[in-house]
Amino acid sequence: MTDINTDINTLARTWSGTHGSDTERSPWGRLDLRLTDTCLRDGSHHKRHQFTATECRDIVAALDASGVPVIEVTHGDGLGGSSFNYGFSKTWEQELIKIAAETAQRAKIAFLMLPGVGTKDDIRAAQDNGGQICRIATHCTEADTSIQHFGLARELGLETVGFLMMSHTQPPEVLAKQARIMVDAGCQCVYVVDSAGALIMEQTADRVAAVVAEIGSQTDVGFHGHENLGLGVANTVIAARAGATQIDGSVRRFGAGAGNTPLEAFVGVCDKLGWTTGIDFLKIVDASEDVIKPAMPEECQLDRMTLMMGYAGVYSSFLKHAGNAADRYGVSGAQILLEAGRRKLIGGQEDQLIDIALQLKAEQEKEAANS
Ligand SMILES: C[C@H](O)CC(=O)C(=O)O
Ligand SMILES: [Mn+2]
Repeated sequence: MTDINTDINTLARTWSGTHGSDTERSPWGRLDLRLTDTCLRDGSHHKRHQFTATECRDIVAALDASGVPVIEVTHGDGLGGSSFNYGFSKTWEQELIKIAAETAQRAKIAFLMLPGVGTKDDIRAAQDNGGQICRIATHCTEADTSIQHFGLARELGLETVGFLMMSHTQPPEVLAKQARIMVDAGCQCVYVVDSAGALIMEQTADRVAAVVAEIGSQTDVGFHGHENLGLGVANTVIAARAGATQIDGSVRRFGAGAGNTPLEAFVGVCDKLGWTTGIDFLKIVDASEDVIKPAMPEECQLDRMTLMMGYAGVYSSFLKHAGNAADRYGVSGAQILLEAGRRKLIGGQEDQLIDIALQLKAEQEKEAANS
């Protein structure tokens, strides 16, 4: 594991080797970061995919006016996610993308797609509706499933980003190889994605540094954090120090599980560190109170369920599904999540949460019968 203090020079050398000779961009001096707000995509999980057209328009206008350079808009599970399995959208995601693109004056609109959930036609439609950045997400050992989608996105002239989800489950060298597959397929920035909010500081740095060492001379590296162990901002700072130049967050943590790295807090931290984001801290804080808060069904909580997700390493988007199964079968949601972590479930295996709930219910009934 990287020792952050002793490895500073190595990281700094990697940085200057891959990002030119501008010493001002040293990770230990000034950094220039590109931030993406994902509350209109990751927040869709928390909102049970019920964004209205007005909420989308208001949120994009406020983020854009604050200087957020990239705004991600899609169903929580990406293009095509509106379904019985993942939950139906209130407003069709292509309409939300169109509204976002029409509203933003400066920000680029990004959209997410998971191979197998969305299709190539969904990517074409998202571009027709004004989406400019195509983000393809795969489980962190399945980058090969993204190859044809990166090919298409580049052919269409879209900017491309790759998401290696559940990055805590694999060691740095595996992630680096997977990142290489994405880059060879046409990906222009690979994100280390802490889908479960399970990475702890140095584990984040190790993973980002390994991906930077593998692909940093050709492309950017990004980091996407979740708050399930309360480490979103800390992990993101350390990811930036390890060479991540593209950073995700959601204003007010509006995202799956305990939410994402709070974008406004991270902007404030960057200001204090002398790092450039192009985002106005006072405006984004106002946007958080005046626009984002009213659109949230409730604040994202660091509670028994979400803590369990970080602790057991569970995909943050399982939160509502586990809660539903717990209510339906009268069992503990936290126990469902612990077992989901033990089974190492990944995105797409939401149905197994019901299986776990049924198993817990059977155990409960057996215990009651024996007592
Ligand atoms: C589809 C997931 O919600 C993508 C994501 O944001 C993550 O893995 O985290
Ligand atoms: Mn996420």
